[in-house]
Amino acid sequence: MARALGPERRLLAVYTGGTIGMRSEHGVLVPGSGLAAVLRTLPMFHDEEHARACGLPEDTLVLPPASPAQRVTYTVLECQPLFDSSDMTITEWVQIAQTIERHYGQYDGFVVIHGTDTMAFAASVLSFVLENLQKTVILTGAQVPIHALWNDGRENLLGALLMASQYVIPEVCLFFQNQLFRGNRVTKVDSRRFAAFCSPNLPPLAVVGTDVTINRELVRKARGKDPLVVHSSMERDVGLLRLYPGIPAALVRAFLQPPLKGVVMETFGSGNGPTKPDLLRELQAAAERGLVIVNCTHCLQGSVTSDYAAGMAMAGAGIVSGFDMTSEAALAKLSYVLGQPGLSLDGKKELLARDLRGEMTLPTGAERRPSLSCSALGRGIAQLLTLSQEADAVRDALMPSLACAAAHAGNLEVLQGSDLSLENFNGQTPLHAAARGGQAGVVSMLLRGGVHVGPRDEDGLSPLLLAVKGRHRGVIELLRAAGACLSPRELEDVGTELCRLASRADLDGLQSWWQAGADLGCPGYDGRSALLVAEAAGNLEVVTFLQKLQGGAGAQAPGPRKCDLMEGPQAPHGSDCDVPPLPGLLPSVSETQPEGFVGQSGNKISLGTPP
Ligand SMILES: NC(=O)C[C@H](N)C(=O)O
Repeated sequence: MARALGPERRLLAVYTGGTIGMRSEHGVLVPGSGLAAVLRTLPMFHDEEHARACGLPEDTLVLPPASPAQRVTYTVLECQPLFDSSDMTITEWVQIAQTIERHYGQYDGFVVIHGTDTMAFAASVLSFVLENLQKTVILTGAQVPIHALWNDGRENLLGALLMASQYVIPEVCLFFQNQLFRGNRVTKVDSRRFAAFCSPNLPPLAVVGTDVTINRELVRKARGKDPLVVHSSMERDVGLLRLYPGIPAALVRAFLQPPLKGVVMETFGSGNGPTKPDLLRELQAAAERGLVIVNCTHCLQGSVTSDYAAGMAMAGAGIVSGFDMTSEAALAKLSYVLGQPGLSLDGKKELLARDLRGEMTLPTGAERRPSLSCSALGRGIAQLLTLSQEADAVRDALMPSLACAAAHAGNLEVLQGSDLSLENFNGQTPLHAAARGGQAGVVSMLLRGGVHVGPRDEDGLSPLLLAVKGRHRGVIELLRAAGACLSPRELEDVGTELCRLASRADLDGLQSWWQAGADLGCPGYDGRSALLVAEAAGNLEVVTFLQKLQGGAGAQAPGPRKCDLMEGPQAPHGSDCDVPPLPGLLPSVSETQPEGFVGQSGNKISLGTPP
């Protein structure tokens, strides 16, 4: 996961329908067109003055500034027809994925505006259809239409737009009520409350409050530079069967008939089901015919285990464990796996047993166990898959550290072609490493490449602070010119540090703090200023320097610059200052129109099978 790159972010919002844009007709809610026109009238969604001043195309909306140096523009593509999400199917979701694919190069992130009723299914399907995502895709919607006075649509949509524009979270996510969830982990749990979704077996990827808290260790890493793949061949003949006490074997038999190719079976507790022989016989017969059955618990929380004989009976009947997957995710995964061409039955079961998109938590050690293989070939495939998974994991784990090492050593060559915003194990980016190493050439290259100027590592430290500590004046200058500022946390004990430097006659150290924007008049822990300490110690050079500052430019640093230090959605680039970015960092607003656009109110794409 990395912070946003560059000062202008472009988003595509695909509006599919749902309550968020609904209107009341004859006393019931129906999908409503013209969402972009509604957003255009809401100042929180569109800055008309800026749009005019920049000559933005008619179909492009622009958010008010998130930070002075950054603008988020977005285009709303309206689907035709618009749906109550109860009518959405795999066909429409694949079309949404294909729309994202068509516009993938033109936008930095994607928001899918969708009805809430089947949003968990939609997010699950999209997570499997879209492979190798390098950009953020967020689904959102509302419980109450956006034009109602009291509604959740504005907050949800604005949150989704901001998250998609400010953070690279290369997954299909769902944003609702200030929480960003992994899309294939959610389920709708409330039809009325604004907190409509929960992610029972995985904490949110991010929570938005005064600050945005990203759960870094949960966010999946993009797999190198592999291109986006859209898997359109999803199997439609899959089903969902919820067991209940006393369910007749005849009913189960009727349900499992062709053309059904796969079924998610919701069982009791930790994956248990009735052990009646006639029922087990039906399941076993279906499994032997080649029907793939995945066992998911109907409990909201917890996993399928092998704790009970009643659960083992299911496994014995050839049923694959879905561990802690939601039924929505299991159904989507089944559709994806069965849609993959050329896989044997064992191959399909092997794939189902793997965690493909972060959709399930495997019990410790299970990743290494080719548990379902029934033949030597099956075992071989399982081992190969495990090996390639491990190689990917090793590569993913090492890449950020290697990029940081190269940046620290000033190795521009190695950095070419790497992802320059990767974070290593403690959240440091190549910009941190280059600043710490005093590599002005690398810092300049990274900034021109558009990396975020003020990323914070796990300890809240910025590249600017590391440059100050190393007294790398050239680097400090570059970072300041690009808008970097020290945060209040970084400046917390600066007075004491300044006094320490003054007592040691460390002029270089003092000048570095000054250049970085620190107030050299800040008192130390005992209330004395650096100037008093230097005078007492007889460090004349330091005294002259500090007196000059006091008398002339002031103890405050050169030209600083009002800092916007909020780390929240209003200013997700917490350290950006009210200064222009490096020349060349702010591209002019693009005039490119996505293919198929027909003007502002006519941004349409067709969804579903034409009537
Ligand atoms: N809140 C909603 O969006 C519910 C609506 N029926 C839908 O799913 O389209």
